[in-house]
Amino acid sequence: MSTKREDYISWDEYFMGVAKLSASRSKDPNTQVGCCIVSQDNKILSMGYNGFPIGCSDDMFPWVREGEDDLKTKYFYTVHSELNAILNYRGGSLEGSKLYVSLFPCNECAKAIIQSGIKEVIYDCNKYDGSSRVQASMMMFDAAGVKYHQYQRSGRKIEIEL
Ligand SMILES: O=c1ccn([C@H]2C[C@H](O)[C@@H](COP(=O)(O)O)O2)c(=O)[nH]1
Ligand SMILES: [Zn+2]
Repeated sequence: MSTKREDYISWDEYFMGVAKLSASRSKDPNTQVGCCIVSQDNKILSMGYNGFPIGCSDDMFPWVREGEDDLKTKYFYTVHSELNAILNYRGGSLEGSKLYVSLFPCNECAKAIIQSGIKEVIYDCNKYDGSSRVQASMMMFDAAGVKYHQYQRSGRKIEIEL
């Protein structure tokens, strides 16, 4: 008789969980984004979170959203989680893979997702829904045949002692 555990997490919970855990590495005080790229046969290929490029110190570059001088805001410097995950991949092609992300991708990430051959996006929150960036992402995904849908939260809470 089987003695298999029955309360193990689903694939979707696993990959969105990894994306959210990755987000907790972000130093962005306002929005932490995490991403997990997965092959068609459910192998994790890459992960990423939003942060500054290598060599650009988290303590020297700005994390603020607004300022009189654009150069003193984070937007010029942040590498988005999706792009970091794509660039972190060292295995060759991402063709046909799926991307789990905690925030709906912006238009710049959408372009990188499409060009790298990712075919499906599963996102959690879409707090900028209706913005031009998000609309542009959706238009490009639709045109390029990249499927996207919101992650269906299970309500499961996982506590990890570290
Ligand atoms: O596709 C995306 C869009 C945004 N991000 C990152 C970039 C920034 O660090 C934050 C957004 O900051 P706000 O203060 O909410 O404007 O999210 C990303 O990683 N991927
Ligand atoms: Zn982006």
